[in-house]
Amino acid sequence: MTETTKTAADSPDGRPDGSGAAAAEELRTLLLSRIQDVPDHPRPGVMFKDITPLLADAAAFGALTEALAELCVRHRADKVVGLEARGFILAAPAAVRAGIGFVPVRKAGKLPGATLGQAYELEYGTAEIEIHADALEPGDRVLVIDDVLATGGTAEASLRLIRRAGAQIAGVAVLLELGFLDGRGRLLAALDSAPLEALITV
Ligand SMILES: O=P(O)(O)OC[C@H]1O[C@H](OP(=O)(O)OP(=O)(O)O)[C@H](O)[C@@H]1O
Ligand SMILES: Nc1ncnc2[nH]cnc12
Repeated sequence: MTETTKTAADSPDGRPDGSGAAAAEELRTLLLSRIQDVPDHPRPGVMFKDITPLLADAAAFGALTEALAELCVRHRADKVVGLEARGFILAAPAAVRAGIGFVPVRKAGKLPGATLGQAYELEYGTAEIEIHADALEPGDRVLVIDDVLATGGTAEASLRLIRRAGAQIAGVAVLLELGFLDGRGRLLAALDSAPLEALITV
């Protein structure tokens, strides 16, 4: 009789029992069920994806935090950058769970120290974001976490800031990617072969 031991490396989905795909689909279904469509917010024609029901559900929020923390580990991040404001809510607990530091990227004018700034366009307006100039160190591997990837403008601006701050991009992770806006396409060059992870794509 031959005894065998399966490790995560034996399975294409990273789990010894091959249950990863089913678990990912279960997570996706749970998360999607807690995101509410709000038509015409904040402008006519925009279908707003409201994550507040998800945040109010401890099991769903906990599962999301675990999934994002796993991505921190998988992509060997040593810092998490969260994007104001909804990105903060997802990124901060994931960083704590992964045992790494959290760095905020804020809307312009909010951070008290010396900053680097980047202007960008949103699905419904324009904005500028900033990071503390000394928040990251050369060699830091940074995972950017946000709730929604729409046009990709916010994430692209954050990647520019992180590189200007001297750090490396470990990847970008979002809860929800709006595929029809092709933020992924816009981000391609800025990612420079770093991964873009979306837990859900619609
Ligand atoms: O891919 P994009 O087209 O850039 O859009 C995505 C961004 O838009 C939303 O932020 P918003 O600026 O509305 O702010 P909030 O998180 O403060 O609500 C969302 O949280 C993302 O950060
Ligand atoms: N449609 C949308 N829903 C929620 N957040 C967004 N950020 C940009 N577009 C969005």
